[in-house]
Amino acid sequence: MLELQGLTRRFGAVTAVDAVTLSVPAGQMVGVIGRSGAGKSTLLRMINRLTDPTEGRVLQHGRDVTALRGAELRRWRTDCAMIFQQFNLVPRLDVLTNVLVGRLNHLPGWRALLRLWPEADRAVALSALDQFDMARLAAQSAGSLSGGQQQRVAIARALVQEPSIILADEPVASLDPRNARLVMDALQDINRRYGITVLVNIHSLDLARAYCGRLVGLAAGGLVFDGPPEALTDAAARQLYGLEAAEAVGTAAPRVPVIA
Ligand SMILES: Nc1ncnc2c1ncn2[C@@H]1O[C@H](COP(=O)(O)OP(=O)(O)OP(=O)(O)O)[C@@H](O)[C@H]1O
Repeated sequence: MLELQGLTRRFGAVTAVDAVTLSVPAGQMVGVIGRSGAGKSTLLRMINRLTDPTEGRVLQHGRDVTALRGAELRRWRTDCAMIFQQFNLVPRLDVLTNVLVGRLNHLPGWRALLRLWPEADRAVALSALDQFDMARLAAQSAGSLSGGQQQRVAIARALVQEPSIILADEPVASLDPRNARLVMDALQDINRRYGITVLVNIHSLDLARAYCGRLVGLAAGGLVFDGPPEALTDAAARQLYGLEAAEAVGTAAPRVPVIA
């Protein structure tokens, strides 16, 4: 169980996340929705500790992860893998090596330093790629792949970390609708197959409704909706999205279309 207790983050006068309290049982797939600037990224980054909260705590199975430092913090970051809108791969490296980066924390220091990957790790990485029908691209440079393919490599990299939670921050915002669905399929697949908890920030309400059993809505940093997709009426969605409603509601179109 992941618990957020009164989680708050201020940037100067701006309260990006405002006293959010939330419990997420292991194995849920949760869509975090809300207009641009609502605080979705800051919320996810606080869970992973890329951003520290101003107030409040994050607990995983009752353990306060807000206070972790050093090796324990690194272990926590391995346990809750992050996926970003811009994939964060190393474009000049081949796909397999990019996935193997996800195994770094499982390697003894000297092997990690020399990037001496054991055969077993290579097999794990290849099998993760194969799961998303990407094994044939293992030797290609990551930068030569389409956006949708790169995001699935990033998901494979997250998977080989063996996390219990995946935090995906707008993973499909740069993708065309077909690739957006492939990436959401991949997230759903690892959620169902391995019981990995997935929290995904997602602008498109259509995709959030289609893939997430639970939606959490933020507005001005505060939690304003928490329930199954059926409970989110169109009127409530319009209220949540304000002026962006036409873009977010009733269309799965991405904000920045990219030709894959
Ligand atoms: N590092 C920062 N410094 C100052 N202000 C920040 C910082 N990060 C976020 N903010 C502010 O906090 C608020 C919430 O931002 P956040 O990126 O979390 O929202 P979001 O819902 O993820 O938006 P988007 O969908 O556009 O990414 C915004 O007003 C933003 O300008």
